Amino acid sequence: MLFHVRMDVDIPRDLDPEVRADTVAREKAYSQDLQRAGTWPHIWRIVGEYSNYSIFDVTDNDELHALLSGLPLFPYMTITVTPLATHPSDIAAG
Ligand SMILES: O=C(O)C[C@H]1C=CC(=O)O1
Repeated sequence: MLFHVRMDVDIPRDLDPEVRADTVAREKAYSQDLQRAGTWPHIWRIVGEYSNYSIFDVTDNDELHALLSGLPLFPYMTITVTPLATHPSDIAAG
């Protein structure tokens, strides 16, 4: 199942800089592991914002929830999930 996910990041300004750097580094590693596995096939920065648009390819809602809630930056994110269905005019879908 494909999901479009928007992540808006808002890290508190008073967060310890070392904690911030460690959390961002762990987030990058977590994300890149899922990208290599094909579970997180697309990630795009939204221009001018500390936000991204991503596509997740997972088995079901529960898997997506587990992955998103495991993000190291999860406590500092607002996440918006949109389930995707095949468009009837999509030539790639046949
Ligand atoms: O920077 C972001 O958009 C937040 C987050 C998502 C992946 C990652 O490495 O950081």
